[in-house]
Amino acid sequence: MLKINNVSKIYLKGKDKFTALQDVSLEVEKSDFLAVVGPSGSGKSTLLHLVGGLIQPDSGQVLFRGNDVYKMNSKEANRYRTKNVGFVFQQFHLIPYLTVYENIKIAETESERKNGKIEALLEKCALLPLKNKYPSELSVGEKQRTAFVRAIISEPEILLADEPTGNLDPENSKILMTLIKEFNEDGGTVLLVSHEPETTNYATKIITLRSGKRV
Ligand SMILES: Nc1ncnc2c1ncn2[C@@H]1O[C@H](COP(=O)(O)OP(=O)(O)OP(=O)(O)O)[C@@H](O)[C@H]1O
Repeated sequence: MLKINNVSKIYLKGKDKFTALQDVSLEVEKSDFLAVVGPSGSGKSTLLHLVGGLIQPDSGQVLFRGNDVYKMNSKEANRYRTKNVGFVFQQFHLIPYLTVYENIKIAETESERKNGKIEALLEKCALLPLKNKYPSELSVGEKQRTAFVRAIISEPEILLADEPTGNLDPENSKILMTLIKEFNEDGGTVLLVSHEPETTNYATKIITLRSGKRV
């Protein structure tokens, strides 16, 4: 479903060039739960952002169902990012002046507006009683579960999770990882970046990056 062919990404740091990813190739099947591991600075987040259509590679291709994500026109690329891909980040990135419900509502696409799925997902994630609260009134576990619901509300095919348990205690990590695993078992593809060995236990495949290269 996803094919990453020889992608490289170079960042400019002042006058210096820094190669964050070098010639990385990877194939991801629909049923995969892929964990990307490696030392800090090895290019894991960069790889996830490339898959999510967020940063352009300097060379190589990211193919989703055979279509190059970086050759799509802006309408198609926008659709790919909003409809096919969901993101969960370590820092939640919730909008502080919107409630739990509103944070999720704005991520719904036209087609989902009719089926009233938000309430069911809030219930599943033990968030329903908190639906009118603001992010500042939530625990970190609740914030991350809100971010998770927001990521999957539009039924994306791929969930990209970048250190999603980085700020969570072991109990909340387990709850979140179980939800992510269920998303995978229900047919969603997961790409997870993590430092924590317990979270990679949920994966069906693991790849390692070191200094921007796949090892
Ligand atoms: N926007 C940027 N501009 C310049 N350099 C960057 C930028 N983003 C990342 N880098 C550099 O590219 C390298 C890879 O970064 P990346 O965030 O992909 O690594 P990572 O493996 O996810 O690291 P960590 O585990 O610490 O989050 C790092 O050395 C980082 O400093």
